[in-house]
Amino acid sequence: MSQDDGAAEAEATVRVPMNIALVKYWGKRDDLLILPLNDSISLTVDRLTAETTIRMVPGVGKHTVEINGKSVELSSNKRYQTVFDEALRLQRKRKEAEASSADSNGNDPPPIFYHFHVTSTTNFPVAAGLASSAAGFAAIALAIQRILRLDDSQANRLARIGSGSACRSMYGGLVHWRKGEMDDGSDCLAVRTEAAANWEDLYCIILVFDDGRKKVGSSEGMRRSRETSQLLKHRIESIVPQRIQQIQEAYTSRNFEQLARVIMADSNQFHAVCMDSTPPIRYLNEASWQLIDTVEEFNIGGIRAAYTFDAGPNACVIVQKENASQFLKAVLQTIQVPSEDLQVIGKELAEQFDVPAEPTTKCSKLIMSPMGGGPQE
Ligand SMILES: Nc1ncnc2c1ncn2[C@@H]1O[C@H](COP(=O)(O)OP(=O)(O)OP(=O)(O)O)[C@@H](O)[C@H]1O
Ligand SMILES: C[C@@](O)(CCOP(=O)(O)OP(=O)(O)O)CC(=O)O
Repeated sequence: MSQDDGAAEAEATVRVPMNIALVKYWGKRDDLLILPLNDSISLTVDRLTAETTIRMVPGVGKHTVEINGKSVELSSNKRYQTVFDEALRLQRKRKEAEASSADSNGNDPPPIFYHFHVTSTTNFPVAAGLASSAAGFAAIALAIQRILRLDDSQANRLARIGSGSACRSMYGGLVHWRKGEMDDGSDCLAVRTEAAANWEDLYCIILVFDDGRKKVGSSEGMRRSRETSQLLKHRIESIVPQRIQQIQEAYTSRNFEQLARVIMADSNQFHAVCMDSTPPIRYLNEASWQLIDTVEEFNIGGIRAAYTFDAGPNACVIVQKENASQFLKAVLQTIQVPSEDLQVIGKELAEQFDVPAEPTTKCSKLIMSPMGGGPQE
């Protein structure tokens, strides 16, 4: 990586994982600045990553973004422009500060124009309810942070104005995104919690049931819930604060049962809020419900797995690594899993999985990943 010095070209490459919320973000108090109505808390899913290179080039020119070899039409996605504008504003601010300390006459520094070229590859489907935007915008923010030597709160803001949940992908460990109170968003930040070191044997098993684009995007869904759901109001005022605290306690004391209870309750409440919105929003499908039944049955006699679903039907099941094989065997009774994915996981767990005949539900991809590692150098 090279850093900017005056008007030189600069480049940085980073790899950033997506994250899954254990207590969900749903609803904005400011749509432009992407300020949430409630706090949320998450862990990164370390094997699902975006690897992004940004070149910052001096001179007037068009920004470009390419994801998995395809150019993105920037006029139809304003969020990239917002992020680049904010990055250049921060760059100008810093240059002005440097110049005013060097130039006692207080003369303005000459304006310098830049444009950005972003190239990103992801190892999982984009816009399929797998939080690709979180990994993608966090990677953009982190790469710009390296180039412009931004502080963590500036980089966090950049990620957030790209996609709210992206600000939670910037760190390892348990990450708490505080909603803040200020209108300018200055106290709206994601931070690594004080909960001890990362809980390293927490794994997540992702089951992809549908990798198509969802009918109701998160932004539209959030707007609908904010305008029409009474349950959302109750959730924000009376439910979320205590759940954030319970997750922190459970994570710090490695209490899987408490962690799992809160994760599942919060996922269920988020989907209940969607149903409570007008018109109602349905993200879960039959396969999602099959998976919920499997987890409930697996947990009879002791909670060893926790499901959570974002704005789509794909499941994320959190387990401790020692219970992953048993859980997968339970899944295989009713859900068909691609054999190549099972082989990969079987190798890692040193386990042979027998596939029973004719399960009724199909999953198109199964991925297992450690959690909470955050962006890697
Ligand atoms: N690697 C990436 N780099 C930059 N932008 C990305 C990247 N991956 C995804 N995006 C942006 O995020 C958008 C997808 O966001 P969207 O919220 O629709 O889906 P998702 O993040 O996969 O699902 P969800 O937010 O519901 O979990 C893409 O259209 C693209 O604009
Ligand atoms: C259900 C969620 O996944 C919603 C994520 O929403 P986004 O962060 O994708 O929304 P925007 O801020 O509009 O970009 C819950 C969560 O990740 O907390």
